[in-house]
Amino acid sequence: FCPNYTPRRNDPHYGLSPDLLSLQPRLPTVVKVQASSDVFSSTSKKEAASLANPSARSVAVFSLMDSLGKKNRSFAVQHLENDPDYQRLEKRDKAFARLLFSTVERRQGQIDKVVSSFTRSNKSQKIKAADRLCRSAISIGAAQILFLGVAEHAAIHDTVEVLRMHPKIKISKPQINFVNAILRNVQRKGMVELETNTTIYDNIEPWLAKEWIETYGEEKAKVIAEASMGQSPIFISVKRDSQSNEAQHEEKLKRIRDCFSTAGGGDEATILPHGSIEIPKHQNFGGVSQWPLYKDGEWWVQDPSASLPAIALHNALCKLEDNQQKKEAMHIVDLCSAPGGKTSQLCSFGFGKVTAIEVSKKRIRPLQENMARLKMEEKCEIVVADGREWIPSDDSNPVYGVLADVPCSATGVGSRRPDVLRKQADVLEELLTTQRELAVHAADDILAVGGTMVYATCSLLKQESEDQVKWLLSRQDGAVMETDPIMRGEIPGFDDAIDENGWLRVLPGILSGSLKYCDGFFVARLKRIR
Ligand SMILES: C[S@@+](CC[C@H](N)C(=O)[O-])C[C@H]1O[C@@H](n2cnc3c(N)ncnc32)[C@H](O)[C@@H]1O
Repeated sequence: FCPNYTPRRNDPHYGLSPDLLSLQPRLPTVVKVQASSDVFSSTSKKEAASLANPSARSVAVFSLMDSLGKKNRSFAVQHLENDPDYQRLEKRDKAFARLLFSTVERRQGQIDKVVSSFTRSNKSQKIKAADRLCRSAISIGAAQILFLGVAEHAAIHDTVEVLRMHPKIKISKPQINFVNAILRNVQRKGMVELETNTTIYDNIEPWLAKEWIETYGEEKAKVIAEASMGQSPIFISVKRDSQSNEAQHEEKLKRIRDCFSTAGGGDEATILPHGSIEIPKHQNFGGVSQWPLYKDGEWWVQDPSASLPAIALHNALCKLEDNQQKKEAMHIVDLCSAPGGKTSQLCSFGFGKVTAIEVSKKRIRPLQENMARLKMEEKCEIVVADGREWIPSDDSNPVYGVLADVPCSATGVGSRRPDVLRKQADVLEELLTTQRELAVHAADDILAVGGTMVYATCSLLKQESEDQVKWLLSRQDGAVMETDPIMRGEIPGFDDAIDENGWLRVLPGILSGSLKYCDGFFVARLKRIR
């Protein structure tokens, strides 16, 4: 995940800000599949209610209205973030505005279904700004009633009042009465409607839901869908000091954990068995750049499952090190590298040289900034190039490790990017071709015989993941590859994600403890044997 956690447009790993994360509740331990509103615990409902205030509401409503008018509203919460009024809000109000906005974004399908049961639709009508404003107020009001348990007065009255506050759009009395009447209906009968006539899948594109059900079965698919509606906690990966051994790194992890716990007023940060640190959700440190030791470049934000590909590669190359080459001399290629979470890990592991390839000039900048903040510039050669064409120039130092974290549908990160759950199926075709071309080029033209390639996606679709690796292994021309299976106990906490092929298939909502809420990921480790 993005090391400095700065929101960026078109970033498939785009994350919600910590302001929101500090408010967003986690899913309950036992996920209630049908009663979607139960996703929010009663404590969080109280919290949401106590934080409510009209200025946060008006910002959320106006910004939602604005985003409805945009042609490309893929990740609508970006409109909120870019809204100058939002920037001016106090930290807590900002968090509440985001909570409102992102709840609508995640639950729009269910909200629309409940609301439409109380309205007569008139789809042919051209939507005017005033209608969009009313529609936004209804969605924001309904989200408070259906999913956030905000008290009636605040959810209805204060939201309706927002309609009168718009500086440019004049709303008529009948329109105000209409919004008020709909929200009163939602208050009276909405929960029953929600529970009897909607399902979690109303928020997800039908083709995607169908894929999940076909691949993972009804039960798991529902758990995945529920987990995708919640918000994952924040995790960080900690930089290894050069020359430090495991014991010294563990000491460092404890120091950093304690820093976060102290700064968070006793709310404990937790070191996970594989090495990530979970940051307690209620800590209110402000933006990530204000968090302890950020400026010292000691850590970067990274989901635990996003850290797996580099760990798997490192483990394999440590074995190789014993036999053939010293780690400090090894040349590793990160083929699709921005914004740089995995590049940071590879540099931190102490490989001799890490070449980070990235095709997007725009995404190179955050990668460079991250490397500079983490003081890893010297270790890392950043190259703007197409990973399907780049070849190493130095024959004297063959590449023994390639990480191919290929561009994908990002359907495993729905909890951070609700828009990925609304992608159309036709985005897949081009991605599938690019993934194959990247994997083939990495295997045939970059990786040395005896070296290891890790193929990874943050996708829940087997077409982009398992099927691609099966295809790569079955090729008759080009490099001959075989699976180097991930072993039980190799990456603590992830044994249950190892499939029958020795590949990692992490599903949101399935693992235990803190890992329950991590992103969906796929990781296959392959060795070039000829
Ligand atoms: C899943 S993201 C990589 C995330 C990154 N590994 C990390 O951990 O932060 C995929 C990246 O591949 C880049 N990309 C897409 N097509 C590419 C290509 N042909 N060559 C190199 N990079 C490509 C995208 O711009 C995107 O930054």
